[in-house]
Amino acid sequence: MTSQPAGQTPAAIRIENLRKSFQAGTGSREPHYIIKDIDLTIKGGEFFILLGPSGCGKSTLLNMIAGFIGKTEGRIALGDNEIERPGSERAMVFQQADASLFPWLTVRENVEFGLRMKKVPKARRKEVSDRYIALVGLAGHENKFPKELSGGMKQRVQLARVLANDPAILLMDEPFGALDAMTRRTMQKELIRIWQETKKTVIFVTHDIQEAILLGQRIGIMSVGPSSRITDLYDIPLAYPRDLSDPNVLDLLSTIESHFDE
Ligand SMILES: Nc1ncnc2c1ncn2[C@@H]1O[C@H](COP(=O)(O)OP(=O)(O)OP(=O)(O)O)[C@@H](O)[C@H]1O
Repeated sequence: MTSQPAGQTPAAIRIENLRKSFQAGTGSREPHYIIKDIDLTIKGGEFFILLGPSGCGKSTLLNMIAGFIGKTEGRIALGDNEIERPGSERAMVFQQADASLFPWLTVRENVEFGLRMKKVPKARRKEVSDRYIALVGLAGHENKFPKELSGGMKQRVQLARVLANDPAILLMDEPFGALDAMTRRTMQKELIRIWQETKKTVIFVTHDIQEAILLGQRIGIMSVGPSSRITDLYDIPLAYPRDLSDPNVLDLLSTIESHFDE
């Protein structure tokens, strides 16, 4: 599978009867499912949020979509192709940028890393890295090393590096979870801007209800594990940028919060 031609909407991701157990299926006892019976279609170009309490299986589901780990039963497909391994059309953004950046490479070299692996010529690499470094607001910092950057700046480098490879689908696992509140808000706004500009599918994991409502077109709520499922889907038909003082946002916040009080 390759990324979709420029300008086209990515294919939908269809998840059917998905189950995941980390135990080997031995004996006659029912396996201990972390995730059980997830059915979900994420439209191409959608900004979809997976929201749920700690330990319910959000990262496990995202890792299966990434193809990093296998499923136990069921199907995950991108368009007509079943997902069975990682692919260049899907890219993961992790919570800890440190783990994904090369400390011995500059900002520009980190952003260009995937392009260099693909043997993209130097002039084209510079063009692409210039674009994404500017898009994430890091122009002027190209020659710095990760140790010279703040946590928020490192997270931007991670995002620019992923975007430079032009995946159709961004899988984001609590990417702003380690940032202070102000940086987090800035990054949320920039992510919406980038998503609107690039038309990628975004699947964004969080356990923060406010973040979910500020960012998502649709929110899938996962139940407490084990045997976690997606119990509710909320459409968020509000324009961007969203504001926590908007009465519509506050209404949704209390609806979704009450869901977790039950
Ligand atoms: N490799 C593994 N082997 C065994 N159990 C695992 C493995 N990976 C995850 N689990 C278990 O699966 C469950 C779901 O974990 P997961 O990390 O997917 O949850 P999460 O919703 O992303 O949590 P958090 O919000 O705290 O990151 C947890 O009980 C976890 O202990």
